[in-house]
Order: sequence, then structure tokens, then C-alpha cells
Amino acid sequence: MSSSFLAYQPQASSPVRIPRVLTIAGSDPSGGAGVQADLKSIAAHGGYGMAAITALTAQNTRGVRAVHIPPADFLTAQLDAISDDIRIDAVKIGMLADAAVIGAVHAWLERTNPAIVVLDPVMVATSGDRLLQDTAEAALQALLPLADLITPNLAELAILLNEPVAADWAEALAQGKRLAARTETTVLVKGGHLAGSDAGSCPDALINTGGVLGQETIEVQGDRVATRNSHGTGCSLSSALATVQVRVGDWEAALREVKPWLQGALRTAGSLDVGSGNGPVHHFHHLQQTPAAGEFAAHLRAGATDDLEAIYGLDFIRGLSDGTLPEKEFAYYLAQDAIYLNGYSRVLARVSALAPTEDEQLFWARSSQQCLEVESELHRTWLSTRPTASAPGPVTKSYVDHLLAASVTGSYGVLVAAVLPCFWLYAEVGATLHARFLDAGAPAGHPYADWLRTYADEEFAASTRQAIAYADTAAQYASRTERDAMTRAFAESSRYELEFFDAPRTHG
Ligand SMILES: Nc1ncnc2c1ncn2[C@@H]1O[C@H](COP(=O)(O)OP(=O)(O)O)[C@@H](O)[C@H]1O
Ligand SMILES: Cc1ncc(COP(=O)(O)O)c(N)n1
Repeated sequence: MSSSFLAYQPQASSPVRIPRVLTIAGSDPSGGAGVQADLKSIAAHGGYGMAAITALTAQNTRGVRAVHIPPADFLTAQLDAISDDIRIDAVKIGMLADAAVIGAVHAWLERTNPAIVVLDPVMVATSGDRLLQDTAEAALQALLPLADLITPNLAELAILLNEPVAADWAEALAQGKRLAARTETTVLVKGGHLAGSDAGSCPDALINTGGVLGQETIEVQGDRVATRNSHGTGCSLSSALATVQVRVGDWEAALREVKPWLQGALRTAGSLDVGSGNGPVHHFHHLQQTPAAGEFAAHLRAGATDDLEAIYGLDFIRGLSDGTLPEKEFAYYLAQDAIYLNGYSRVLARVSALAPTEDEQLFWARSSQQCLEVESELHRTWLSTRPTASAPGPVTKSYVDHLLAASVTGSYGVLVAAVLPCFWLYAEVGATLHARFLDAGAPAGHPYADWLRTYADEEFAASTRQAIAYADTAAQYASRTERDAMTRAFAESSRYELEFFDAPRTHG
């Protein structure tokens, strides 16, 4: 079937809600550069991404191992299949591999004349590997005037002009002007590889000598992010610009929108933990809204305020504090505590099994062990002289069931949040009761004096701080859905802490 017969006729008047953006580029199976980065970048800016693959690379964050270039005719078939059916709002061009590929793209661009073409003249990867055969440079030069925006890095700018690499930013801008004048198109000079005295910042500049921009040179400043995870920044930038340009229709406005996003993607790149070389940037960092350190813990604590207030208002706590608590209720509380600790210990062992780091694994395993030690100590001392119920009361059973349910979600974060109130609320209540006891002059005849003294355990306070910090870190790595589940699990456990202290009155 003739492709021209079916060619889609764009209707200039229909507004574009979701930019349909085609990337013509190489594949990076590790997902950081090439079409994979382009598709993420297009999606991150609200576009619908399409990809015609020029070449397959076998690469990872450490370098390119091999390049396979399918027949150029097949690239033409991919391009025609898209343009015969779909309105294309913008095209981004990346790795072109060789002269035959460039020829196919050149012919297709002339046939279809897309509204927006961004050309990233990819030649050499960050790793130093060549992505364009040097015999193809003349063909690439001939393609440049067909683009609306060319986005070379400093090395590519120098090759395109057949000049040495610019030694500073001023020289790079002068080179950008020469390329813009020669190609009669807009050039984005990128400062990512600036060295020497200019290396502290990371500016980019749009240059057009033909009056397309408001000024001949528009510089957009940017802070340099200290990271080695810059694999695919050029790919991500050019496809983001193509997408945003469809919406805003102004290169300066597009760059001012995309540059802060890219900075955020570089800043949060480390959280992806992909590969041991130059890792990818985090394209979707703006969707995840990672809480700052301490923020999630503060949010949990704020959510527990009402339960803590309610705990302080309980007859049980008042009676324990002033010594009026009936002995029967205290005995019930101790017996249930021992039963609870046994179940809690099993749950903590599960937390240890799910822990993402060895430090956390060890912390939770130790906590699990300490629970069993405290349980047997209760039996040896406090419970040895008191009648002990061996069956869990309804609150104990519900609380442990809730923890066991959290432990089968398989989410470390949710389980940590579920076990946290038993550390945190207990530690806070304990510290308050102990302080009240001391404020009252530690009365010698107080029936629960020995018990109240056990609350001043600095080791438990330190463990509580550590557990809070682990929950906070888990929240930083969690998705929003998982963080919401953490909040719910914590809130439910806080509620059980309240009910547990009230159980001796209702069930004792
Ligand atoms: N360390 C960094 N901090 C902030 N922005 C950076 C950093 N490295 C690159 N960029 C930005 O990423 C984009 C790509 O730049 P560059 O690294 O020069 O190109 P390429 O990825 O093609 O080699 C530019 O907008 C540049 O300013
Ligand atoms: C398929 C493909 N296309 C482009 C690049 C360049 O990206 P970078 O310069 O960031 O390594 C790459 N490494 N792989």
C-alpha cells in the first residue's frame, strides 16, 4: 500500500491536549538513554510517546558493548507506519548510527515535514563509545537545517564546526552562534561538560541568528548537581523540549520549564540505584514527591496525638501513676503483655526477614530476641506471684492479628509502620509516667514503684529512635500508595496501644 495514499492530513486548527511525540533514536536496554529515556521523558511531560528505533545497542551504565543497525528500509517502514496513521506533533531525533539511517530519516522528514523537529546530534556516549560512524558526519551536517532545534553538547558542537572543543562558556556561545548561522536554525548550547572556572554552574543557552528568538542568545542558568548519574541527560532534555514545545510554542518557555525538572531528575537519580557506572536520571521524581528526612515520622507522630491524649486520660494510666490501680487489673495487664510480646517477637522476626539492609535486619532480629527475653523475665518476676491467664484477651488477639496481617503484605515499610507504635507510644507513655513518679518524690509506699522505674530505660529509648528513623527512611523509598498504607498501619496500631491500656478495665 502506498504510504502517501494514506498519509494523515494534520488539521492545524485542532488543539493538542496530549502531544503526540515521536522519537527516532537508538535503543538502550538499560533504560537510561535512547528511546527508553525519551519515552519516559515524553510521558513525564504529559505527552504520548512513540518510538522508531534506528539501532539497537547492547549497553549498560558502564558502557556500550555492541551496536546492531537494522536495514535502513526497515526504519523507513517504521516511520511510514506511524505517519500514515497518526498525527505527529513533534519529532525528536537521537542516535542515527550511520549514513544509511540518516538518509532514511532525511527522506522521511522531507516527505512528512513535521511541525516540530528537535535534533540531538548524538555522536559519542557519556562512556566515550561512538554512536555515529565517523563516515556519517557529512550526512548529519546535511540533516541539521531540517531541524527546528539542534541540541549538541560541547564535544558535538566542536565536531559539527570542525573546531577544537570550547575551553569556556564564552567560546561555547560563539561556536553556538556559528552553528546557528550556518544551519539557519536554533541551537541549544549545553553546559553539562563545562570544565575549568566555568565548571561550578551548568548553564544552557538558546541561540538563533535569524530572529526566531526574542534575543539572539537566551541564557538559562542552572546549578550543577554533583552526581555521576548523568546517563541519558541529553536524550531526556531534547525529548522533553520537543514535548513541551508543542504546548507552549516558545523555546525559551520550554527550556525554562524543562531545565528545573532535569535538575530534579539528576538530584534524585541516586534513589533509583541502577547500575554501578553512570546511572540514569529519575524521570518521574516530580510524581513521587519524596518526603524530606524526618517529615514522614513527624506526620506519623502528629497522627498519634489524639490516641496519646486518650491514653493519658485512661483510668488505668492514672491508677498506675498514683498507685490506685486495682492489683487485679495490673495482673491482667502484665499477663496480656507477656502474651502480646510473644506474638510481637514473631512479627519483628518477619520485619528482619524483609529488611533491605543488613543493619536493619540485625536491628529487628535483636529487637525480636529482646521481646522474648522481656517476656520470660515477666514470667520469672512479676507474673511468678500472680495468677496468670494463658489465653489472649480480645484486644491482645486483635492487635497481634493486625500485626500478622501487616506482615503478610510483604511491604517492609508497612510492617515497620505497624510495629512502630509499640516502640514509640510505649516509650513516650513510659517516660511521662516515670517523670511523674519522680516529680512526686518517688514515694516509697507506691505499689507500682518498681514497675514505674523500669520505664526509664535509655536502651529502649535509643531503639525507639532507631525504629522511627528506619520507618522514616522506608517512607522516602515508598510509593505514595505504600506511604498511605504505612500511615494507616501506624494509626491502627496506635489505636490498639490505647485499647491495650484500657483492656484491664473492660476485660480484666
Ligand atoms: N551535573 C549536572 N547538573 C545539572 N545539570 C546538568 C548536569 N549535567 C548536565 N546537565 C544538564 O543536562 C543537559 C544535558 O547536558 P550535557 O551533559 O551537556 O549534554 P549530553 O547529555 O548530550 O552530553 C543540559 O541541560 C545540562 O545543563
Ligand atoms: C541509544 C543511545 N542513545 C544515546 C545515548 C547517549 O546518551 P548519553 O550521552 O547520555 O550517554 C546512548 N548512550 N545510547
